[in-house]
Amino acid sequence: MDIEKVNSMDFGEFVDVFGSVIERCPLIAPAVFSQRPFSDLEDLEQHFFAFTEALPQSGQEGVLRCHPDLAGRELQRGELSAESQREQSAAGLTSLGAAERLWLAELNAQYRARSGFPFALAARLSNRAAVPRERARRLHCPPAQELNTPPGEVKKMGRRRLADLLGSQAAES
Ligand SMILES: NC(=O)N[C@H]1NC(=O)NC1=O
Repeated sequence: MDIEKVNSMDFGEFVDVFGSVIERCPLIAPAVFSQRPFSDLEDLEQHFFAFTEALPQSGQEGVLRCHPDLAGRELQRGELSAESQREQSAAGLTSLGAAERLWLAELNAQYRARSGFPFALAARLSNRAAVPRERARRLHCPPAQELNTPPGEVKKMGRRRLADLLGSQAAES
């Protein structure tokens, strides 16, 4: 997809295509639409992240709360978005045994109780061994330090989702 195509989309099409760049945050694509025209695909990406990063702390926490737990209840119930299902599946989280699932659920609960929002990690860049390791590590990070990490993970997820939509290699880093 090229930038002319993106700039020619009407509101409905833009939101249909880009509404899931940031997991279950329906406001973000409509807000980015207002910032057309985009000079190129990188500019489009920048607008997504500039908007998200400019949110106040409460908004950034709200963005995190829109993310389903990794290997959590939504996965068990078949209620993940298509994107999240793909990401969690790529990390091997859809084929865990019962003991591993329970262990992760316990770590999820501990993290949420400590931070007030779900543990966020770009699952496509991880795997079923690294997810619990990373969660256990971040559970013990000083809260002030941990606050900086989740928005970066949301950005990694969003970059890859955008690259999938645009058919670009822009998100390899
Ligand atoms: N909690 C969390 O990070 N969820 C997610 N991560 C990811 O890669 N896809 C998600 O839905």
